[in-house]
Parts: sequence; C-alpha cells; structure tokens
Amino acid sequence: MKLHGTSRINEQGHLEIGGCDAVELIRTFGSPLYVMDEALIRHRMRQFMEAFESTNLPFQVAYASKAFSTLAMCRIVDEEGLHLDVVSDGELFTALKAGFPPERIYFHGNNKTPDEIQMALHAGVRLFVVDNFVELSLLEHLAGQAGTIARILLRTTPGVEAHTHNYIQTGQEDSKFGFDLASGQVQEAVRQAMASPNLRLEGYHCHIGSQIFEVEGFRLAVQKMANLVSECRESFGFTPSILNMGGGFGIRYREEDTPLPVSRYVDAIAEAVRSTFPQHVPEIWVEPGRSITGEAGTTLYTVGTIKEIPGVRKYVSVDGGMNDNPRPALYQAEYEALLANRALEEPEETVSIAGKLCESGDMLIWDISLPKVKTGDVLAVTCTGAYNYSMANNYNRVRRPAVVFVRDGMADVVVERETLEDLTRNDRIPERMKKEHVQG
Ligand SMILES: Cc1ncc(COP(=O)(O)O)c(C=O)c1O
Ligand SMILES: N[C@@H](CCCC[NH3+])C(=O)O
Repeated sequence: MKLHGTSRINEQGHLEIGGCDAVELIRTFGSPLYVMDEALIRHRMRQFMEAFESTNLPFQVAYASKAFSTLAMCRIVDEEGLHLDVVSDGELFTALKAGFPPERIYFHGNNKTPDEIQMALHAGVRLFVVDNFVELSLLEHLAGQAGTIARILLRTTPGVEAHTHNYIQTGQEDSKFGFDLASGQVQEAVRQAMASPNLRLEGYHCHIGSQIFEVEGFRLAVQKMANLVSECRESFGFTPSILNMGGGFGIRYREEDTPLPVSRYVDAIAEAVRSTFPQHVPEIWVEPGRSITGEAGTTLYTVGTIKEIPGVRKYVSVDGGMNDNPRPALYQAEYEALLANRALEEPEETVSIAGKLCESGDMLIWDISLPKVKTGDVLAVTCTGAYNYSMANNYNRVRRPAVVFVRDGMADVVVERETLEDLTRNDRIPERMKKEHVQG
C-alpha cells in the first residue's frame, strides 16, 4: 500500500509519521487518534502555489476549510500565504480566532443566514460567493444597512458532470448549488448585481465536484465560463477580474487510485484559460480542500473485539468508526490500512474492519489483507485528513478523537479529545424534571 508524505516504517517495524512512532503516539495521546503530517500539508500547498507561479498567470489559491478546519490549520494556511474559503459562521469564527486576515477570507454557501452575512460583513471578508437570487437581494440589503459595498462572485452551475460519486458532484444542472447557466439565471444575476449600488461584481465561480482524476471536466468548465464571459460582456459590458474554478482535485486513497499531479490540473486550467480568454485574462482562483489535507491524515485505532463467522467473514472491531469517519457509510469510500505496531509482517488473513457504533453500516473497510490481527493491535487507516475530523459527530455519544500535528519528531495536540463532560456540556434538565438526587 502507498504510504504518503513522511510516513515510513521504522526500525521497530512500527509506522512512523512526521518522525513520531505511531505506537508511541497512541500511548501518549490515547486512542483513537487523528494524526496530521504537517510537512505534507505544507508541501501540498506549495505544490499548488508553485504550479500556478510557473503558468505566469495571475492566480490565487485558497484552502477550502470544510475539508479540515482548526485554529492550527488556519495558522498553517496563513503562513503558507494561501487564502481561505469558509462556508459557515463556525469556519469564519475559527479563522478569525486564529488571527487569519479577513481580507484573505471569502464566504461560500447556498444558504448563508442573515446573521452569518452580517458577521462576515462586519469582519471585512474579501468577498462573498453568492449562490442564488434570495442571497443576492439579502446581501444587497444587509450591505446597504451596514453602509458598505459587498464584493461578490456569482456561483454558477455550469452543467458539467464530474466523474465522481453522485453525492459529491456539484456542477451538474440539477444541483442545489449556484445560478444555473443553461437557463440564463447567471445572466439575470449579473444584471441585478450590476444594478445594485451596494454590490460590486468581480467575477464568476464554478465547482464541478470532488475527488476528480481527469482534466476534461475542468477544461469544459473553463470553456463554458468563457462563453458566459463574452455573452455578459456583450449584454452588460461586464468583464470579470476573477474566475474561480473551485476545488475537486483527487487524491490517492488506495494504491490503484490514479489522481493526477497537482501541476497537471493547474496546467490544464491555465491552458484552457489562455486559449479561451484571448484578451482580459482574469485572475484564476482555485479552492482545493481534499488535495491539501487528505493524504496527510492517518487515523490510529486500537483493535478490540474480533468475531469470526466460519466460512463467512471475520469482523475486527476498532474503537472508532462512522463517528470519526462517516465517508465509507456515506459514499462507499474505500480506505487502506496497516497494523502500525507490526507493519513489516506479511499479510495472513482477510478481515473486515468494523466500527463500534450501533449500525450495521458502520464498517470502515471491507475485505482487507492484514497479518493475523490481535486485540490490542494498532490499526492505522491512511488518507483520513480530509472530511473525517470535519465531518465527525457524536452518534451513540461517542467522543471525537484528539487531533495531533506531527513534524520532525514533535507531536502537538491541536484539538483535545472530547471528554465525557463535553458530551453533556450543553444539556439541560428542565426544572420540572429535576429530582433531589439528580446531579447537575
Ligand atoms: C464550492 C466548493 N469549493 C471547494 C470544495 C473543495 O473540494 P475538494 O475538497 O474536493 O478540493 C468544495 C467541496 O467539494 C466545494 O463545494
Ligand atoms: N464531504 C465530501 C466532499 C465535499 C463535498 C463538498 N461540496 C467527501 O467527504 O468526499
């Protein structure tokens, strides 16, 4: 299987990430544990920046917070000079609390609430990616009330179907996101935005999906955007200064996955822009999430119970599951894993890795070859850096694991493990239910 970034097998036959022994990590910080390879996160960011620099086109790379957002992550994004895409007050709050400059943050989302818009206006974010007509007039109203001009991009739905799982396709016509291109909604939105004294339209956005392994969809989307640009230039005299092509660049979850190098995606977009925008080349923005953090994450679990059904299957249960990684249950996502404490041993049996939640669908991996698994082994599931911690939940009142950043032999907790007290922190017992002997 593929080990990413600084991951390697050390002299003890243990998995090591960022110079830290995984078995030691779990001993020190408890189990399960999300481990993030900081050097790999930074490397991926630099790959995007360098790929764009070598195109000689004006560009901006933002990190999509939704993939993995914590205070420490925002610091890294800031240090590496990227911008930040947020989609909620929570992601915005996290960024601001981390000291991330608001002028490098922009706000996405198909149902931004008035409170969220006001918070973002007040914070002074760089711009809003407006998703629909209701938001357009709400933002116009709230910007007017605040005595400011909100800068915007219009999110378009270009009608490009990315080759990926249905639930993570976003650019097809039948989508909850964005102004529809085919039916003329975008053109109408341009007209309305240009007529508003409280809005300043700067360009267009589109995002065709996630975990994409080819460049054709991006090329096609650029072509559609170019057509839109010339149409709206003729109709309204509007020339965009920004073209945001979204994220969606794939990663290698499994040995057989075939994502392209970052530079291939970037070059394809740049080439398509060059050939379709002969004059007035806009600034090209992208907003990768998964391709920045996905391969940098490893989740360490401890093996608990093992159940063998003769002639059917062997279930190996770990101390986490769909609460820390809902992706297999949601998208049939497939992962690879190894025994972190016996990483050099040959595979001996085929087992299936179950979570500890009360759902039959709480399976992390079906049919994986491993050395003979024993209770107490440390199982490392790789490529869990995106949409794992950020999608984690407390189903069955299971606590969310800690997150540790590792680098050059140092390990720092960036998110503490939830405590049992955390689980009831916001609970209240109404007066009428209180009994003398009930605590709290
Ligand atoms: C609008 C938008 N931008 C960026 C992203 C990040 O995508 P990815 O993590 O695939 O790069 C998403 C999620 O798919 C998205 O919906
Ligand atoms: N949450 C999805 C990707 C994000 C889709 C956002 N538009 C995943 O885990 O693959």
